[in-house]
Amino acid sequence: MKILSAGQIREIDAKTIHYEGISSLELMKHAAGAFYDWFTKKYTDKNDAILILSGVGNNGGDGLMVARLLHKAGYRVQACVVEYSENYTEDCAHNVRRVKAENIPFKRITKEKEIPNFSEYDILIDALFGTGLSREITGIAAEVIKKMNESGKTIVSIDVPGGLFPDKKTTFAVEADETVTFQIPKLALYLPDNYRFVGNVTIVNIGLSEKAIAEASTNRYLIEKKDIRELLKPLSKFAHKGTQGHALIIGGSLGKTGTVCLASKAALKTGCGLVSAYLPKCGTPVIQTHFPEAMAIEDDNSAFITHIDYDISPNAIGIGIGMGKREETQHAFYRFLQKNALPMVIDADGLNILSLHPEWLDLLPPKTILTPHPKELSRLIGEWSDDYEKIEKATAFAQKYRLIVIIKGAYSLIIDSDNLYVNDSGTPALATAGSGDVLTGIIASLLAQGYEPGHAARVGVYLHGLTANLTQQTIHPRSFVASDIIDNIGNAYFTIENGMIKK
Ligand SMILES: NC(=O)C1=CN([C@@H]2O[C@H](COP(=O)(O)OP(=O)(O)OC[C@H]3O[C@@H](n4cnc5c(N)ncnc54)[C@H](O)[C@@H]3O)[C@@H](O)[C@H]2O)[C@@H](O)CC1
Ligand SMILES: Nc1ncnc2c1ncn2[C@@H]1O[C@H](COP(=O)(O)OP(=O)(O)O)[C@@H](O)[C@H]1O
Ligand SMILES: [K+]
Repeated sequence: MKILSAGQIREIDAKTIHYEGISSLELMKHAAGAFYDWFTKKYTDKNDAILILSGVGNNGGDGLMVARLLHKAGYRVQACVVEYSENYTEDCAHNVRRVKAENIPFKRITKEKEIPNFSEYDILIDALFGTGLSREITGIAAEVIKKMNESGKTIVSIDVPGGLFPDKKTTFAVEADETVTFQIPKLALYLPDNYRFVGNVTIVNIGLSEKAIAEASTNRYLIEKKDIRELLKPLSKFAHKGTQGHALIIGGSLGKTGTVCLASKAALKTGCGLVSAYLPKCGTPVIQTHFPEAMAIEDDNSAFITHIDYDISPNAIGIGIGMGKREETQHAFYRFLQKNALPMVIDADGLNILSLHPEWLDLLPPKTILTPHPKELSRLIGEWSDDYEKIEKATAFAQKYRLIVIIKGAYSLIIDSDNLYVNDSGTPALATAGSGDVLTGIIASLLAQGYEPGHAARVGVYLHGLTANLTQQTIHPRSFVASDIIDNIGNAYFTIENGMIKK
């Protein structure tokens, strides 16, 4: 799904009105209706006292229309307009008149003492500003937002939290628990710096013109299940282990050989035909006891890797996990990079070693996949002042070395040449030891199966996250462990292929 800028969204709104031959008020009706449907499914108690805080633009118009729908359905609603400007849009002014005509409790707020006492309400709906925000918020709107954020009440934002800039850094905005956004994802909703403003994000369809959306050009996308379904390779009836690819996982050191077990098992469970693990001697009994399907290749050293030599012919490599950064291991890694031309995913200590020797980055085959979490990323590209700068620097880095960079997080970001993909599968259950090792194994497996690296990155990250969504009801997020990801890779494939189990 395309991620678009505020300007592009405005254009799509206008084109929808033109192409579909509907009025802007009708489009607002669709938007308010979509929000209402979502809201009434989630908040079913009609005794909840709901305060709707609208602005004077079309986002405010949405809020007032929502007030009318909720009132009609029997909810206890108080509507307000925070009059930060006298320039009401036509559709907002229309809805103010309708709210009054329908005898819905209504209030204008122009100064601080007119701000209602939020403690009398259960839910605050924020319709103050949407994608039309053009500058920092001051005056009465800022007072209202400050009080909303201090209220401790559940806040639900319409389209975007009031004050959130869709395309640049935000420092002050409504701190919502839920944001229900209209059809087009906005990048700001998925950035870690903005989580305190955005809360959980839900996208609802409002019937924007598909033609208008198709005409908008972008290089930013939110990954959807159907995109991944299209990327999956079919499994041939005549498949045998020799056709399904051979992944080699290289890593481990004394006390950290579990990482290689996890990645190797994840690789096999993701569908490659063979998995070998290269580890120091101490790891062999561990992997052979716990994961007999893998073949083990031993380093000469018992506690850490000192050279990476093998006489097998894998199709792809996953390297770096649990490997440590000892001098001998660094040299072994360097010599390995000098001769390796296979598709590769590098994680953890592999990344840390590269940040100690940035000149080695030139040795990586094009489209090598790096999977840093934010700390590892900062070692590679330096610090950043905000998420936008992080993306800019990571993109420049990825392009310079022709790499694919996966910035891991609650929403992982995949940078592949000019393109940015946002992944929203996954839950906080994944914040558990070994979760990243499993991702390395999944991606190495996909590479070994012949997936183009950009596809392997997207399919891998999506599959990995989906395992957590699928087990939300059966495994408490606190007790979900990395092995649970591995155990559910098959279910994730089922879900993607059949759409049988809803995410
Ligand atoms: N026909 C349409 O264009 C549709 C628009 N929709 C809604 O309309 C929203 C966009 O509406 P608008 O473009 O009217 O703008 P907003 O309602 O987001 O903002 C209101 C107006 O406030 C002014 N403003 C911006 N920043 C300000 C600041 N810091 N202090 C004071 N005033 C400021 C601007 O003139 C802006 O137009 C979307 O987010 C969505 O909720 C939906 O109803 C779908 C249809
Ligand atoms: N809150 C979260 N929501 C969704 N995914 C998450 C969350 N926290 C972590 N993850 C995912 O879990 C994995 C953690 O990887 P990493 O930080 O390398 O962990 P480890 O070093 O323990 O293996 C990443 O793929 C990341 O995207
Ligand atoms: K809003």
